[in-house]
This record gives sequence, C-alpha cells and structure tokens, in this order.
Amino acid sequence: MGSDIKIKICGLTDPADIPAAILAGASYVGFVFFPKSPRHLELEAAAFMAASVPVGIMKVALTVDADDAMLDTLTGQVPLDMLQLHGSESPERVAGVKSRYGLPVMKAVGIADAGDLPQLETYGRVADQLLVDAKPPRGADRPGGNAVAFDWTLIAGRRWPVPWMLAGGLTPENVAQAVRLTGARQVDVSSGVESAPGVKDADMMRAFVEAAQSGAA
Ligand SMILES: O=C(O)c1ccccc1N[C@@H]1O[C@H](COP(=O)(O)O)[C@@H](O)[C@H]1O
Repeated sequence: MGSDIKIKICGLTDPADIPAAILAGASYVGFVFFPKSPRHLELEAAAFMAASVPVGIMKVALTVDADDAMLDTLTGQVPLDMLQLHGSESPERVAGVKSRYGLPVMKAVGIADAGDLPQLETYGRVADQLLVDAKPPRGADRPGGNAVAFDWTLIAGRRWPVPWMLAGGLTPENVAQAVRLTGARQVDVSSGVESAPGVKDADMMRAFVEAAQSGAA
C-alpha cells in the first residue's frame, strides 16, 4: 500500500497559511464560517485567501446550520470546491444543499460511542463525503475544532459507501496511530497544527503531514 493519504488542514486564518499548508502537502484547505470560532473568517478575507489557492487543491467552506441566505452569500462571494456541514443538518437538508449549490457536500458526524455510528450510514446515503469527528465535549460552544479525539477502535475496519475523513483531536504525535488503527485514507486537522487558537504553525503542518503519511505507508 502506498502513502497516498489526503490531508485537509482546516481553519486557515492568515493568507500565508495557504502556501504553508500546500507546501506541507495538504490536498484540502478549510475556511471556517462560524462566529464563535477563533478560526472564523469574514467573507472578504476568505475570498482573498481562496483566490490564491491553486487549481487541484480543494477549497472547503465549513458552516454550522447555515440557512440558504448565508450559503447564497458565501457561495456567491467565495470560490469554493466543497461545503462542509458541521452542525445538526438533517439528511434532507444535506440533500437540499447539494442540489441548490451544485457543490459536493461533506457532512460531519460526531462520534462519542457506538450509538452514534448508525448516523454515518444515514448520512452516507446523501452526502458526497463523511467527516468522522469527535462529539464536542459537554458545554462546548462549537461543534468541532475542540482538540478532542474519540475512541478510534469504534470505527476500526468500518467502511461507508462514500469517501470519509477522520477528524477530532489529531496531532503530529497521534495521527500515524489513528491512521493505522482506523485505515483512514483522509484526515482533517485544525487545533493540532496551531501554536495558539486560530494560529496555524508551518512546522506543525509539515510534521502532521509527514506523520500521517508514515501511518498510511
Ligand atoms: O475549527 C473550528 O473552530 C470549528 C468550529 C465549528 C465546527 C467545526 C470546527 N472545526 C472542525 O472540527 C474538526 C476537528 O477539529 P480539531 O482538529 O479537533 O481542532 C475539524 O473538521 C475542523 O475542521
């Protein structure tokens, strides 16, 4: 098996993060549109950053229970390749967003225990990709980006009908083990490559990609 793992680096906030993430080896870059997040971007800043992303690198917009008005504005102003729905969007809403915007949709599903796994089957029937993330801790003010991992053995050896990404508390130190254990061929990271909330670190991004590739080799 080769080390053809794909990496998404999410929550870029500085224009310099784009070349740093791509040089590190990211295949996807993510922009967060959620005001409570330290990674939240205004549309103008996101449009500026997205315009600098080379063709072939996926530009992903992360939203949380966004309505059509918000998504109309977002997709009208920012060039995007994928929408990541990270709230409690229903399967019907996922299907509606897909057809309204004509962009691939990745649905995040929070996992805490085995009881959460059937959601992956459900959303796997409507989304283009699944993001298998940790459930937020009790009292968290955002549904992701909390640097929390879940018990990876819950999904070891499991497969779904669409491509999926592993997320939640991944770091340069743990991603190789996470990849080996789950068999993930795509991983997503935000907090684990930051020197402070919302501040990406180029060395950490490089170390993360190298470690993910070593786990997939
Ligand atoms: O990053 C955020 O602030 C965020 C806000 C709201 C929803 C999701 C968010 N981040 C996503 O959560 C996962 C895991 O992040 P982490 O690596 O544990 O920090 C990832 O998909 C982020 O894109």
